[in-house]
Amino acid sequence: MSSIRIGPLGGTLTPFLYPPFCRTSRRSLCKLPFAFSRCSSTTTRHDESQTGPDSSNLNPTPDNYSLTPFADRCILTIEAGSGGHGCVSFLREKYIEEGPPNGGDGGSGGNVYIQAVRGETSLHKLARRRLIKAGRGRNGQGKMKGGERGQDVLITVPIGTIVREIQRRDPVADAEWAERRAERYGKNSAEEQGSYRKDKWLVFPGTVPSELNRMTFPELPKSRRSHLAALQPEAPIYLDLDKHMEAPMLLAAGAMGGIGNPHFITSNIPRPKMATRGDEGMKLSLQLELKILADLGLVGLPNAGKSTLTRALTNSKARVGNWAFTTLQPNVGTVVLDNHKGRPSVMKRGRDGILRENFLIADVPGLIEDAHLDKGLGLGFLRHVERAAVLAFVVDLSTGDAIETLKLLWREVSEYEGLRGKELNAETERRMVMYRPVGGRASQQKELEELDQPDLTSPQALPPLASTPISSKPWFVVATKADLLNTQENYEALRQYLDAVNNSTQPHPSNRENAWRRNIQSIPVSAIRAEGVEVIPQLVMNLLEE
Ligand SMILES: Nc1nc2c(ncn2[C@@H]2O[C@H](COP(=O)(O)OP(=O)(O)OP(=O)(O)O)[C@@H](O)[C@H]2O)c(=O)[nH]1
Ligand SMILES: [Mg+2]
Repeated sequence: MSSIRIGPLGGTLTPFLYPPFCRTSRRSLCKLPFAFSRCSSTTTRHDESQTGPDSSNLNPTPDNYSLTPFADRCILTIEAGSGGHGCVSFLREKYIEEGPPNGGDGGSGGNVYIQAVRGETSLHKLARRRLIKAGRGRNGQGKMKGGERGQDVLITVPIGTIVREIQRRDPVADAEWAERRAERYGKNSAEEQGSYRKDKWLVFPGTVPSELNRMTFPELPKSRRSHLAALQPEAPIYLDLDKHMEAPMLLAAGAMGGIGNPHFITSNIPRPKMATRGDEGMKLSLQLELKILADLGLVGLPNAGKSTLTRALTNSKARVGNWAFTTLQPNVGTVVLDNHKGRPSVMKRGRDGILRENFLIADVPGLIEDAHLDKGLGLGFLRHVERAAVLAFVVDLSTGDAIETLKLLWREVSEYEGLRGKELNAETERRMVMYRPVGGRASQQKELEELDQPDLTSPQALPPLASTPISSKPWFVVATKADLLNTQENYEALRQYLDAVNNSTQPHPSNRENAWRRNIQSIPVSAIRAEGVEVIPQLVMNLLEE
């Protein structure tokens, strides 16, 4: 036994799992920095006399789990509110035969806001709604009463949501485009001053067509944008909402309302009988994608024991079953770093400089070989792991060679990373194309494109798409099912392999240069008995500081 080297973690763990490995007495464990009384409300200590698994929480029946509705992608159409129409009205009072115009302006449409908040965990509610519309502005009224503003809508999304624009229809941009075209090529007959356009003008109720033909209309007022529009994100929208937002962010500003008839008074026409209609609201198709921002992501083959480990560390009710693909959607658990004595036993500054009292674990469906070719379920869910700060490779010691399993997992993760790199390049190229309003005659389109040319070269550099390579994230191995017979050699081989990787005598399992290899730990645990798992929170907190 003296030939077996006990690592800093091994010393604390092996006594319950592999008694002959280590002769460290239980009493001395308490002095070690990793000794925990309890790491979460659900982690239960077991009497050494107790050998059977805890069947209540960590070895539940397959129907003992809670499943919350979950969606991590959705396509959403949002519509800013249209403006209310202006009003055509005249003062009516006793002894005033022909009162002056007093029609109010229409109210502007409601805005659409977005906010990433704590507490939201899924996009399923938005996925069901599909279309979200802000309220329309109310029409103006007589006595110079302006219309009420339309109701705003707020879309709340989970932290970690990425918002991408797929399509937009911006009536004001289209109108501006038409104005620019008119400046260059002259107006077409419909836009000439003096003609009636049903889509733009409102006339006094009861105006008969013959009267309408005789009426001269003033020049159509230039299209206006609400001053809030300046706060809209630049097109095409790409937002990475990776932090809790104290205030909502404007996505689409409501359209402006039409203007009332007093605006059209001229010396020739003292009582104008027209007002303008409100503008139509902007429409945006957005793709929302949730990448759970957990601190620890679990990567493992199906049936490795990831969900049991999550249960052992957190209060989550992840489904556990002795078959592959028990977990079909990600589970997020919170590890509470509290020893229930009023003071957290682990409290460290996280990456964002905030003192941490808990951290999040993402348990995702298992990966299988060739997952990067979209086999199994795992690939679609790897993006949740991709953004985790620390990775835990969960390896089942009781089935197969643990080293081979670890290499296979890394192979799949690296392949996924390669695919992601290509996707990001395509994304950057896509973002170079600026939005241009649709419409206009095809023959003029090309020349107008030239007109637009200066806009194409954006003066500001595009913000880089942030993505830390998975291989440069800190990681460790959780060797599970260490309570089963004949797992000892497998674990020992794994530990020696990781030592060799640490010393650079073995290549990193990802085969990537600059991969993270600073003291990679392997932790033997029996998640089903909650043994050995208590060192994981401290280790994760240490790695989070890296
Ligand atoms: N003996 C023993 N069995 C375990 C341990 N951890 C998990 N198991 C069992 O292994 C089986 C699979 O566990 P899960 O936690 O569902 O595995 P998973 O990795 O989440 O599986 P998928 O969700 O299918 O990817 C269950 O029958 C567990 O009871 C352990 O430490 N010791
Ligand atoms: Mg599972």
